[in-house]
Amino acid sequence: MVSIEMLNENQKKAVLTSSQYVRIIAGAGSGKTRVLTMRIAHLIEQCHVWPNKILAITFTNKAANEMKERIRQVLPEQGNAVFISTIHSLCVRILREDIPAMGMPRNFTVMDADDQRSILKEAYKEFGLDKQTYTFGSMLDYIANNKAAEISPERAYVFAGDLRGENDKAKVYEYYVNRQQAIYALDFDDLLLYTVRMFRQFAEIQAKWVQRFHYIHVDEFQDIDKIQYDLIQLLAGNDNSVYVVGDPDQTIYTWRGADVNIIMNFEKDYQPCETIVLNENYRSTPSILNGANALIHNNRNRVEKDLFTSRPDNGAITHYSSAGEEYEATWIACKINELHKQGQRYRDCAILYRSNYLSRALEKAMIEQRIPYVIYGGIKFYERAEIKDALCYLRMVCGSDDLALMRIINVPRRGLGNKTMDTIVQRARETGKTMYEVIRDEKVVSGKAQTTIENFVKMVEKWKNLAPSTPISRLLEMILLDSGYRSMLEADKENERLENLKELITDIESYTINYPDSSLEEYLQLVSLYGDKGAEDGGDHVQLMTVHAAKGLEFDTVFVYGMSEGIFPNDRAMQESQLKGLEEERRLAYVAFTRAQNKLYLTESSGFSYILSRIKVPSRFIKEIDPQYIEHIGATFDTGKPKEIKLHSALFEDEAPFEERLASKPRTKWKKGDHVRHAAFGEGIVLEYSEGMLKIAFAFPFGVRKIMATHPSIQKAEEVE
Ligand SMILES: Nc1ncnc2c1ncn2[C@@H]1O[C@H](COP(=O)(O)OP(=O)(O)OP(=O)(O)O)[C@@H](O)[C@H]1O
Repeated sequence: MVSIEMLNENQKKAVLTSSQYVRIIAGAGSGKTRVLTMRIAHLIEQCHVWPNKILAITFTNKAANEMKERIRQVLPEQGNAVFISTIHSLCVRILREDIPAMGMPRNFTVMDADDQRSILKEAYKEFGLDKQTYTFGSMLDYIANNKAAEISPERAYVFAGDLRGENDKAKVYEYYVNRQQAIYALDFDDLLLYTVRMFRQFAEIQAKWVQRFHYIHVDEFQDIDKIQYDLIQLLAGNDNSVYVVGDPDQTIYTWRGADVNIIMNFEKDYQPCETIVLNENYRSTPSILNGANALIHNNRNRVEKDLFTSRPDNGAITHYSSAGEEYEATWIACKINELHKQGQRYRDCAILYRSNYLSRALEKAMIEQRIPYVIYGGIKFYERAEIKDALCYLRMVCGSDDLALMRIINVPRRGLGNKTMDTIVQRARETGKTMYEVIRDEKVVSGKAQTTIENFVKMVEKWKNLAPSTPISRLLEMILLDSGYRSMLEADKENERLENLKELITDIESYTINYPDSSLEEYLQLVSLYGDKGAEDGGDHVQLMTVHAAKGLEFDTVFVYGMSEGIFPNDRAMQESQLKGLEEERRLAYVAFTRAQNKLYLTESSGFSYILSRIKVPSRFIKEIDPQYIEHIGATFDTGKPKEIKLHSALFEDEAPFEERLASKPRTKWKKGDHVRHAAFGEGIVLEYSEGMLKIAFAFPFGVRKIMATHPSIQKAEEVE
């Protein structure tokens, strides 16, 4: 068990301080969770504070559970009485007790995003509105903004005046609020709004809660937003102790309203305030930490706070540059296998990435290399709704099975009701045909529904006719356009889903490059295998997650995948404000790098990106790491130093599309026994060459692979020298 003697001087100060207002600026891995836990234990054991007078607010439920567990370990009896929760759970707790003052019953329902959308759907139906005109996202923003500004639906009508669009929105807002009241439901924003409003309106309720918690602790204070801070201030009253812990360098939620100035100005709001800086990092090796320090130094808007570590080094950060993202992912998978053979558990390895769509190539590589994995806090790529929809559309082109038809015939909404669908199912049963054959061959219903069905069939028949002469990726692009699927997502500003679809097109492109003669059926068969590889939680699995999800976690070995300009830093995040966006991206990279304890790998690949619509180049964040802390392996990197494979320097500079460069690669004469060098699989020997395809034996663990002879990742050994 950890005792106070095991803490460093500043950690001790942070635990023992008797100041009423305390701000802990805690660098990454500097032990803030340990300090918070010890501080709470100290208050109970040494200062004889009643445990139920102590409140600790964490950022996630997971962090709350971890802290509860740690406190229980130190104080098995009293630990349970400390109130440790997220800010939303705290609001639920407060409202369950006092919400009747606001005219709501105690047993109100907490709505999630799906519940919100259901109410909007009802409202749109009621008023004959269209999702294309008012997207759910924009409508929810409109509702949230009105609520935050305390604008009632009645006033929203006044503001709308004669403007028809604004009037429609006010109508939906009124409907939404009325429905919420009818079913006694609060959404996530309401939880904070109601609590803050209630404290402001009813001084006696606020006073009661000020009395409830005398010691308030807030973790991850750098990511707090205005209304959350309002609530903390209301709970603090004049006399309570407020103890906040955070790292301004790890602010990664400003896009969601987090305001780093709150932690910066805390000492002005609460005087006198004691600030303690924890800058000894216990997590990472010197190379990882110094590399991360060098990176974050490039942010102009920050408080200087260089972390140091006394840990022994374990070699430099490794940057691996690859010829294509499939190889980038394969390289990671092979590295993990190698580590596993040396005794490392899978769960000690984490692969972090900037955006969800990037998990696709990684998942594939994990499955191919038989590595168990879990996606932490997310859904596996081939199980995401838009990917399943797109694959079902492709299944309509070959096979047109009933399950595929049922899934997509009304996505986007075509207004075919249950009755029509029942009739089609019934006819299919009677005739022994598939549902698609029924709607293709027969007039099943009448009126508008029949016209819709005929248009749907026409569209599918067009794709079927074009399929034999059209590359699969083009076919999918056409399907997404013709069906209205793409515009549905665009209208809803579903950027992440659109990115996933572009990534699916990338997947198909690379599939057809690797297997030029294979068909759509074969592709669909292959991906159906990827879809259902389930992995239970809690076992020994490699952990895949976005950097945002990795906040607060640590792993022995961390791979940061997709370190290319435009991907990380992310182009979209920098659209609104170049400098602010870039600095937040850099903080995000800092969070990613500082998750690693012993080994950090940064990987990127060249080649054409469909998401970026350009050739990829390595991320500036790789170049910002001081050269003494990083080694570059794999394909070339533009540091001027020659690297293993010269070929890729040409790829970086060459702006021609990937396919053109593939075609223009000079023809090499191949024969059995030739020695080759592959960007990801290393050296190999040609076993067979036929019709443009090479069968090559690579060293373990890659084995025998079939690769297109003109692929840029492959070189004859003598061409490399
Ligand atoms: N005084 C100490 N001596 C030895 N190890 C320590 C000490 N303080 C913290 N650690 C260890 O350092 C690691 C990082 O601590 P912790 O997880 O509390 O960091 P953190 O400040 O919450 O990090 P981050 O903000 O990056 O998520 C943990 O493995 C913890 O056990």
